[in-house]
Amino acid sequence: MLLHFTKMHGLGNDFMVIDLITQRARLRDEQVRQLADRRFGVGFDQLLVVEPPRDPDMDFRYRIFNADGSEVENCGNGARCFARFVLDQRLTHKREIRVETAGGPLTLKVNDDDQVTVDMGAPRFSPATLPFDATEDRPLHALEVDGETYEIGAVSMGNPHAVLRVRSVDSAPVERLGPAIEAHPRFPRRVNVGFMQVVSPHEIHLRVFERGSGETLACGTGACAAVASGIRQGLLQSPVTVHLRGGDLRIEWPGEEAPLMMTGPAERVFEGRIALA
Ligand SMILES: N[C@H](CCC[C@H](N)C(=O)O)C(=O)O
Repeated sequence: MLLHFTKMHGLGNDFMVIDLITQRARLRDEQVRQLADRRFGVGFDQLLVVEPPRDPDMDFRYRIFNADGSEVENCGNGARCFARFVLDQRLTHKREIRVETAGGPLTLKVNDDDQVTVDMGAPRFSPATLPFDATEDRPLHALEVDGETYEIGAVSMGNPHAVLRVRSVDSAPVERLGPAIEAHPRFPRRVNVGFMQVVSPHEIHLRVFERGSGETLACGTGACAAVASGIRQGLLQSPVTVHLRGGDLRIEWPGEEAPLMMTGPAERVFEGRIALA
């Protein structure tokens, strides 16, 4: 069978988006990995799947699969592309869209300037929400990696994030520390690893080594997690501009249990059809 898809990106974090409302397909992990391959497949950081909601109060179910085939709880850049996709495909006419994810509900709002604002819900810091093996909830945790001790912020945006403050993102040891922390035994479901350089209370640079996909040009939930951790440590104040390799996101969070809002672009690149092996 031929599967129709749209290739999209949010600041260079790229996605294959498929609608399983007007199409039918069951994707096995191995098929996702093959589709993710940038030479033998379509090539993407994540696969985004549009399904009918299970909760009647929601408009859609939003499922996310990393390039390694793992299904995950949330994808911030993907959420903005999801909103653009369901409007372009006329699966809805709403410009404020409620979606259910494995990490909890999101509200996606397509603005007049075509930027998309996502209500990401409140960041959570309790280690159990990541999950992260730690005895208490604190702004910074000591983590031993290859004989060195690092201080990390632990944040859940539905998906797990470890945030490391660095002097410069350009010289940050992303290739070495990213994989080592992603697979650290204290993160039973692995973890996304953010490297944050604080420029001012309202501005950071960020690189993210993503769980299941490696370093990406941008990570929406990573930007949210870095800002939430920075605000909690008293380093940052809302709103914060996050400079990622692929471009900028605006993050607003008043703190505590208030929802965190992320605003940024969503681009369509091409449409295609592919025969599923
Ligand atoms: N790699 C992430 C999922 C994609 C997150 C990222 N692409 C974003 O924009 O939030 C995880 O395993 O939790």
